[in-house]
Amino acid sequence: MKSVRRRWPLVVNLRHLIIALTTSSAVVSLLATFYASYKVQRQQLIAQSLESNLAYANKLASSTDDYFKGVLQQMAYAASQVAPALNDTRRVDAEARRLHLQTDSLNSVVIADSAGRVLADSPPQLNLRGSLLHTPQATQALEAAGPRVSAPYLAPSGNMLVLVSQPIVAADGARKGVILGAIYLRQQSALNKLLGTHYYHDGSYLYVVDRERRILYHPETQRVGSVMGINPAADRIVQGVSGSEVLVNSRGVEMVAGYSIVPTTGWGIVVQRPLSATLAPIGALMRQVMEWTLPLAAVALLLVWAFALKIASPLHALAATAASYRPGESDARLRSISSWYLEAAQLKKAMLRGLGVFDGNLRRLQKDAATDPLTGLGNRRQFDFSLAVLTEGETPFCVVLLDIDFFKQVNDRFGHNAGDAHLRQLAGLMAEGLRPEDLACRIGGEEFALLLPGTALTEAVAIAESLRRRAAESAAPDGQAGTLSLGVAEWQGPDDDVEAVLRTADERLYAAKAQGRNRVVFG
Ligand SMILES: Nc1nc2c(ncn2[C@@H]2O[C@H](COP(=O)(O)OP(=O)(O)OP(=O)(O)O)[C@@H](O)[C@H]2O)c(=O)[nH]1
Repeated sequence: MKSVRRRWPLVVNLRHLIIALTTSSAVVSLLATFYASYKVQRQQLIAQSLESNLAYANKLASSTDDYFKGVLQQMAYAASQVAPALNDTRRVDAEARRLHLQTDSLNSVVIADSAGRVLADSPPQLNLRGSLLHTPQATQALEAAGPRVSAPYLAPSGNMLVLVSQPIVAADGARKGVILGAIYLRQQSALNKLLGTHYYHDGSYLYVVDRERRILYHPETQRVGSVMGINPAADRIVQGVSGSEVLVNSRGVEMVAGYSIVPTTGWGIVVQRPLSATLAPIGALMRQVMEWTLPLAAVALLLVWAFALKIASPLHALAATAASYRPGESDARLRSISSWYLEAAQLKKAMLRGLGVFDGNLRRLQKDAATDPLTGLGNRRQFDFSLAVLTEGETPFCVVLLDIDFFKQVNDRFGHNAGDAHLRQLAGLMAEGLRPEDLACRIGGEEFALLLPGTALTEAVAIAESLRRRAAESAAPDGQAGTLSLGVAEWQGPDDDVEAVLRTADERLYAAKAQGRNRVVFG
């Protein structure tokens, strides 16, 4: 198969190039602006969310800390009240009830002696009075030297709770017993209220874990008491570190999280918001950026276009002039081009210079192509061309054909150069007194013609006669009088055959020769 070599269009139009370049650069810079703006907005939204979540977590950690300090303080006061009167059943009972009911800090209260026997409980439905404390958490509280908050556990009553305890110590420092307060984690409690009121509703939530990753508070209450799965925030809390970060939670959702440690308990409060909710406003922000940027970008693009086209305009005009050369017109067109910057001006100047040389050469060539080199008269080509112009323009004319008499003898006797000088002298005689519209030509060796547009036959005969006389009277360079024989014919319009008219003029020229030469024949 014959392979076809494709020629790629390497030459492109400057205006198209400018439009393509400016448009593409505007689109690219617009996209870059949008992308940069998107990145900045995204970072800002995430940074704001991290900051506000950490602030929330810190605030809640501080409130929770205050809550526990308050509870422990209340219990310390109660312990100081019952320490000297543990045998006074009514008093111990009243103190347990007061501690339980005065605030809603504790869901239940138990007061036990140093042997772990329950002396009083509130609410009475607990029905623990007289029984021995037996759960590990209660036993640990009984043995603890100071106030204590237990890890969460499932009590025999079925409640998930943490146990807050305060030892009862006599004035002499003797250990007399313990006050226990229970905070139910899955039911209404002051702690739940404290944490729950800060819950907000765009998919954001908070949860609380202890140092063993056990969940103490969670909006999904069934998760309370379970151990937190893989979660970087829980890892930080285990390490006792507060902070904020974007993380993937135990359910695989990207979250913007802030976490803070409660000093009293070592618990960690984690406030987190889905990344998708954090970034939700970005669409509106980007639309706003677009609304502000697009009109400005369009104006900038139009200005760049206009300026680039203004730069291209002289080059375009110069190229168009160069592509369509018209003799005589191109120069004026070139001069009319406003070349308002240096490079275009230099190009225009160079083109004008080139065009000047080209026009001069062309004129010279045209002249040479239509001129007889020996005599400077029009040549055969010029004669034929002028005949065609006259007949096409239907301009009546007369033609005079003439021939030097016995010219061969001149050459033979005086040489070819003398013959040439004779021919040049005749040319001079022919050109004398011609009107601008008349044409004198050398159409053969020593054959000449006059074309006389808009001239009647009688007038043409007079012109021919004048020429004959002047030739006969002038002394040729060889010293001889070079007489002429002339034949005149008239073309009156399109009805006349131009070839027949020329033949007639030629026949009349030969008739002049035949009649003895040195004469004009016209009829
Ligand atoms: N010097 C010179 N002679 C030329 C040129 N062209 C033609 N001739 C000569 O012109 C002469 C023409 O001669 P002919 O046409 O035979 O006749 P004639 O001698 O002019 O005689 P008649 O025309 O009958 O009067 C020839 O000798 C040509 O060589 C030219 O350019 N220069």
